[in-house]
Amino acid sequence: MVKLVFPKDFLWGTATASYQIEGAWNEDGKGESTWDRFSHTPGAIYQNQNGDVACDHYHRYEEDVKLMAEIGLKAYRFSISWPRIFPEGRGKINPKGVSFYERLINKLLEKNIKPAITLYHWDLPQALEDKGGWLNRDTAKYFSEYASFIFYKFGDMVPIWITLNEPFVNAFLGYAWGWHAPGKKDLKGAFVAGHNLLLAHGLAVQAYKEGGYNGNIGITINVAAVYPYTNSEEDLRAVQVQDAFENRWFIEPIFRKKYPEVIWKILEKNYLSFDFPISDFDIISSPIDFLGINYYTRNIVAHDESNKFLGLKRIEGPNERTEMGWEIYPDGLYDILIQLYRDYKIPIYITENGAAYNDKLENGKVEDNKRIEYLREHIKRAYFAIRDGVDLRGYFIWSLMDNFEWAHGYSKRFGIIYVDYDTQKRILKDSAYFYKKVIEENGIEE
Ligand SMILES: OC[C@H]1NNC[C@@H](O)[C@@H]1O
Repeated sequence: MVKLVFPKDFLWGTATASYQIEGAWNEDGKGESTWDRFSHTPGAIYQNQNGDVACDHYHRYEEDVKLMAEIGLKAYRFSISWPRIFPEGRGKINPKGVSFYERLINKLLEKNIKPAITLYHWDLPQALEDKGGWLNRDTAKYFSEYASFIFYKFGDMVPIWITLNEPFVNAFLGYAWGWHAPGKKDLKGAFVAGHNLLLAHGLAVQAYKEGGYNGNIGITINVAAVYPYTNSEEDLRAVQVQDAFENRWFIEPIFRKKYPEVIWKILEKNYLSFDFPISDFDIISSPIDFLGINYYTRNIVAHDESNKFLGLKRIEGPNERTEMGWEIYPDGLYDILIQLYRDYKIPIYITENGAAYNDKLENGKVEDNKRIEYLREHIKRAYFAIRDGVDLRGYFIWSLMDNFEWAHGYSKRFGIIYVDYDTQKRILKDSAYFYKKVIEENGIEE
């Protein structure tokens, strides 16, 4: 068997997010977040579950860092809960919140695990949502104040910074389709929210660079490789539209100082275009050090004029799917890495990749062979992308542990560590031991 060996400093990690694992939703001075409010809304979440306790990581972080060290992680991506720092979004600081993250970061550094911090993974302070949230341009300014404080506190300890996680998901699932917090349903509002998220990103990057910190800062974008259902002209155009909407809408302003033309024209045609100072693009395009991508699956699209917005429909792929119903398509990771690096020539991290399966704890073990297969095939594609010229710096499995999967509650398990929510016991799944070996050998069998 050929061994595929990764570059010497390749960063092997796992990822989580504050609302999905911390719990302690209203403890030690933390303010309410939009996800606290949304998950407390009857009917919003599977079986009305919520993140009040989640994986109780707020109290169990030392044990969890020990497990990360046991697996041999080189890095750990987590997010800071903005309202745990600024309960009202700005102004009064919560010292116990600051102390929690200081203790977590120090524990990671003690174990030689590089912290990779996401400043915002959707849990906006509810107090800011009450003032319009991401529909209010001022929220971008408040975000840069929050970011500046975090950089001031931890900027010299943390080498990797991610401003936002998946602005597309936050803007469209939260403000257009109502599936995520704050549960609004206004397509034009979603584009405005998306713009203010990008403005927030740019202001935070400027604050980081002005602070003279010696780490790297970037953004994390959810991407799905897109393929045509047939090779007809119409389906090929549908690929362009879908790629521009879901993959490039939040990338092009950063690297090209404009929104993808094909989508902007659709907005104008549907009276969805919105006004903003063109100088915003000077802020949004503040140079970043890397692009983070979250890859899970691909999209197959076909022309469909009954869709009055994008003029396309999604076609189910033929391959096996995970518990999320997402088709397993590892080649899509290779293809999207090649495309993005070709277009932007910027270092890339895979900041999330992983699979949900209906894991069963039996005799103290979890034999998650399907997840091992999923991870193996995607790690191989990451290797082939590096072999073919992509400056890929690292790979973070989603997720370190089973956690609150947003509207699905705890019904979807993504972790390489099993969480027994009744007892909060953690059990390493077989995939954790698989990943331990990948990290030890810095590679994988072909
Ligand atoms: O759906 C799995 C993951 N996708 N990216 C964002 C994370 O918060 C999700 O849990």
